[in-house]
Amino acid sequence: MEAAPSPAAPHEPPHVYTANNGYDESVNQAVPRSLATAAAAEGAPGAVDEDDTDLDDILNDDEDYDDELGPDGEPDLSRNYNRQRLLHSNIQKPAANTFASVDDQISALSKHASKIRLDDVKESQEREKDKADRATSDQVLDQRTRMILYQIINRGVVSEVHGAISTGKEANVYGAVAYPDTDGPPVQRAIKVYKTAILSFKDRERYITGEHRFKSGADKGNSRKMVKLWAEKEFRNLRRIYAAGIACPEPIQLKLHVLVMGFLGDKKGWAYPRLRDANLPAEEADKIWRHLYIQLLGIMRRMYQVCRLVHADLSEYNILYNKNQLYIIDVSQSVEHDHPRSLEFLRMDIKNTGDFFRRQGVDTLLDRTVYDFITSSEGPVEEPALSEAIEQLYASRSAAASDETAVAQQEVDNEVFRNQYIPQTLEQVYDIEKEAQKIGEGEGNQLVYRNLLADKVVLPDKAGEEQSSDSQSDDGAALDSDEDSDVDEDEDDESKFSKGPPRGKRFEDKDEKKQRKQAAKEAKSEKRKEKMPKHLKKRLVATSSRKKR
Ligand SMILES: Nc1ncnc2c1ncn2[C@@H]1O[C@H](COP(=O)(O)OP(=O)(O)OP(=O)(O)O)[C@@H](O)[C@H]1O
Ligand SMILES: [Mg+2]
Repeated sequence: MEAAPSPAAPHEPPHVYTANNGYDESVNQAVPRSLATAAAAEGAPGAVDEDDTDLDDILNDDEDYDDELGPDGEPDLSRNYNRQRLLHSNIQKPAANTFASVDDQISALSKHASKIRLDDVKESQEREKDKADRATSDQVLDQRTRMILYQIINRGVVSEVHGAISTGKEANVYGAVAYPDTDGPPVQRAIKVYKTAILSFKDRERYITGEHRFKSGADKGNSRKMVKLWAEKEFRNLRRIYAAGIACPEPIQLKLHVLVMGFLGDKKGWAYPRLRDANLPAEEADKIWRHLYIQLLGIMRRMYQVCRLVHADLSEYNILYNKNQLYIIDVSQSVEHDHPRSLEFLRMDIKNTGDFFRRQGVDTLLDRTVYDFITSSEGPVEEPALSEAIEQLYASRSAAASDETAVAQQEVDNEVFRNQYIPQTLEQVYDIEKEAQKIGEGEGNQLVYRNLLADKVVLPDKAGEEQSSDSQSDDGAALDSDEDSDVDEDEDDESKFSKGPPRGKRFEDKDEKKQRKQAAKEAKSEKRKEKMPKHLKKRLVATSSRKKR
């Protein structure tokens, strides 16, 4: 029997976080995790349940990923124009290509077979022993993946593919090298190959559901499509992050479930360590950890404000480290900032990274403070202003922050924040008027989602006449003689002459007046129910439920 549920229970996220496995849907999980893992472990990259021989989509060059966006993620008009021109021109494709049979193409590409040397593994990438062992069996490539790699080699994107840098549940990452045509030095690349073992992808659905970039949704019946979608998502997200100048692998090419990216490592092909494995010089460690913590908060804010993304699996496992610099990787599950659960994911990212840095002895900021820093629409989005803003947050913390009670209080605050319900849009706000009023009265700081509301709520003093009569009633100024003083007076109106000359004495007059006052009273109580004008509220809700980029 479980312990009594906490008051926050209904709001607790329905998933748990496992390091390097992302967020596990621990409730209502369709496939038991053990089963999913077992099935996935059996699967070679790109293999398992599909017909290996169907190679049309690989050989067909037109199927290449193209979202018609430029490298910055915005529509690339000139490129699209040129493509259209080509489509409508009479230029024919080379006849040789048109008539080449699938077999011919395969045998032509197969000449590159010797350039894939998966046994060429860099030892001691500081991986755990069992992972290294598994690597050998996991490195068997299925025919589809092999053909894609041949094609990538054929185009000169890479010249050789080497052993795995990492073998995981959902993807293997291989080292590769491109020898440039000219005399330049060889360039290292990384190739991430997603596995099409469908089971391991099932619990990823929550990242796609609600993601407007994937409106057509994931076709759960087709694992190949699913995996292609994940690779595509990673590619797109990488492009956006890379374009924003955040340190991450350069997205280079995508073909179905195979993604070629820049290599994060040295010239010899040694990958940078994960942050978890970073080896900092002991004498400077404290200083560097703090510097990295601040750097990461800046990256998270920039990612949110500029890329409009939440990483959603951020931890010491998905950050690489080299020379005081952090590199963000593994962004296939990253979601748009207006994804229904993005703020929940953001809060988890803050917790996981904060926990890690605390373990390194860094004096971290409150989760809540970090959350506000990242989501606030006001403030810098570039270094060095980002770091300066964070230093200011430290400075403005109460001076007593280091004593024991303050530390305990900090833990309590973090715990409360982690269990708080975070509405994502104003539609989810329980009582909009009440919350808007709080902001108006300067209590907005208490709201976890104040940054969602802040720029949209019309403060009472700026509001139109409709609201001003209400908001002024508190301080007694500018009372409307008939409306605001009538709460308990209507039986005795003759005595209230101080406000004006006596009005008509005739019986009908009195009746009339009573009616008028009654109507006014009703109107007023109606108005109270709707402090915020409907049209305003409507607009408010509409803008927050789908913030345009
Ligand atoms: N561009 C890169 N350059 C160098 N190393 C990389 C690069 N991308 C990934 N790696 C290495 O591969 C590892 C796994 O990459 P990533 O985190 O993207 O895969 P993953 O989705 O976590 O795979 P899985 O969940 O199946 O383990 C990383 O920890 C990192 O060591
Ligand atoms: Mg990872």
